[in-house]
Parts: sequence; C-alpha cells; structure tokens
Amino acid sequence: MAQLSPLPAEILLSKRVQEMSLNGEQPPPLYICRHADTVEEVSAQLSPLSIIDLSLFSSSTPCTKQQQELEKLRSALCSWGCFQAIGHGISDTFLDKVRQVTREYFKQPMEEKKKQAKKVDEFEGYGADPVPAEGQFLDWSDRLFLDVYPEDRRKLVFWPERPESFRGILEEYSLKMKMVTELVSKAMANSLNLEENCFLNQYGERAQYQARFNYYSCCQRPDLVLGLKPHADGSGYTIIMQDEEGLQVLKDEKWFTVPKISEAVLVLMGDQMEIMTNGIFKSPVHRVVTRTERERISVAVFYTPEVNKEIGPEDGLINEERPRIFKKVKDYADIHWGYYQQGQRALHTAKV
Ligand SMILES: O=C(O)CCC(=O)C(=O)O
Ligand SMILES: [Fe+2]
Repeated sequence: MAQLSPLPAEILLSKRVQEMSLNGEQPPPLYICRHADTVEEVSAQLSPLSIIDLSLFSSSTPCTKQQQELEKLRSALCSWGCFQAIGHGISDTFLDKVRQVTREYFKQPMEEKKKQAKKVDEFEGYGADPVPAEGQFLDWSDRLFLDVYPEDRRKLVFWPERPESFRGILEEYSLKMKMVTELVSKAMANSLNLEENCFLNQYGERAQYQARFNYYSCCQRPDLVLGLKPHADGSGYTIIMQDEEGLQVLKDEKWFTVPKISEAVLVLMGDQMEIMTNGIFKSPVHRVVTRTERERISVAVFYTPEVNKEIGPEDGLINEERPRIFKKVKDYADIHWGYYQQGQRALHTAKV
C-alpha cells in the first residue's frame, strides 16, 4: 500500500531514480510499497524454470528429441508461463554487447538522457512510466521505451544517438527478436497440435515489437521498495534479457527468482497468449525486487498483435471438455494499460 506523499507524483517523477540513488537519498514515500513490519520474504527461492533449446525446432524433420522438447515447452507454459530459451541463434558476444550498450546509455549524464525524455503522461521515451493512479506506488527504476516494428511507427527523436553504437545494436537485436518470435510462435503451435502458423497469423504482418530498456538502481531499502510492481504483461509475449537476478515470478502464491543464465533469454507469456490458447498457457504475474549493492539492467521486447487486429482463442483449443473461456478482443494492450496503472489485471475483461 502506498503512503500519502506531500509531493505530487509529477514532481517526484521529474527527478529520476538513478539521481536519487547516486545521491544516496532514501526512497520518498511514494515509492514505499510494502511495510517493514509486514513479513515478506525479500529473498525468494530460485525457480526451477525449464531451459528449452530452440535450435531443436529449426529443423523441419521431426525427431524424437524435437518431440520431447515440444512437450517440455508445452508443460512449462501451462504451469509457469515462461521458460529460459537457449539455442536461439544470438551469440553470447552479441548479448553482452546489448547489455553493455544498455549500461553505457544509463551511465551517461542526465543531460544526455534528457534528449530522449518523455512527458509525464507519454509512454515512449526516457523516464518513468506515466503516473499511476492515485494510491499506487512508484517503481524504483528508470526506463527507455521505444517502438521498433513496424518500422513506420518508430519515433526516431526518442532513439539515442549516444552511445554511438546504440541504434545499430538495437536494430540488430530487433532483427534477432523477429527470428526468435517466429521460431517460438511456430513451436508453441506445434506443441498444441495446431497449424504451425496459426499464432503468427493472429499477430499479423504488422505485429508490434517494442523495446523497454530497464535500469534498476541500487536501493537502500529493498525491504520497502520494488524495482517494478507486480503485474502480468499485456503483450502477446515478452522476451527478457537480464544481467543480474532480480526478476521474480509468482507461482502458487510464492515468489520465485528467475536464475541468471547469461546465454539465455526468458520467454514470458503475456495475457494475449493466454487468450489465444483459451487459457492453456498462463500469463504469469511477475515483479522486480531492488538490491542494495549492485544495479541491474534488463531489456524486455514486447511482441504484440498488430494494431486493430481482432485476436481470440484458437478454434482447435475449444471443445466440449474445454469450452471457450475468452472472447475475441482488439487492442487488448490498451485495456491492460488502464488496469495496470491501478495495480490490477485486465484479463477478466476478455472472459466470455
Ligand atoms: O526487468 C525485468 O526483468 C522484467 C521487466 C518487465 O517485467 C517488464 O518490463 O514488463
Ligand atoms: Fe513485465
């Protein structure tokens, strides 16, 4: 629960978390989301997330190993709603480059980052998320949010020119993300015995890719403050790369830390995959905790159906035993955002 703050959120948001952290300031009241006296585990268990080798899916000739991997994929997405992907075709060296350029971006002086500054109520650009609804606490993080595909939706004013390699690396990373989403979307369909392209068709030719670079500064009170509040994603699904542990997934009412595997990316279902699979795959609630000693960075790429496209449960997943539980929806991510700002999930709005 948030406490009352003497300062309006707009004023607090104009000062970035990174500055407060560097100045050694205590988190202001609007960031306090839990109370020291409520017993909540700060350190959570490491989650036994499946590690899936995507390279096994790129061969078109089915083999036993591929079948076993598909079964593992299905089971991971039905229970945890996420998995660690290896064999994705992105080299370790390149993943390190993406991590490095992200760190370099945030380490720049504030004047440099302010060139990409967003207005308080805007989404794209550098800063914090738009002000949440009254009573909601703020996240102890800074982020740069960019539309990447379709290309004609890019707003280049928000694309950093420094570090000089930033744009090129983002371009290359996004192309890799396109390859990964194609592979993963087909594998997910195959794992459910559906026509291979069915999810890709639902996302559409103009599927959206948005990149969110997150910077979680050190925090003196990890017992009171979160890097990112608990939420499920409104995307179709999200691909997350982290440099350090900090992300936690909620399962059976317990928080599990996603282990750090430097060569892996985490594939995490958003609400729209839960809708398309008629509730078979789960869109997990997750959050990011803060730490005292080291900062953390992550890059999340949200893969979302094209604007204005109606999506819904696949016909092949609706039968007498499993009746349709979701309606067809359009631009669900916008509905999701309204609820997110109030600290709520939106999935119920898509139920029949
Ligand atoms: O920082 C992370 O690991 C997760 C970020 C996340 O959940 C998000 O940006 O929606
Ligand atoms: Fe998320």
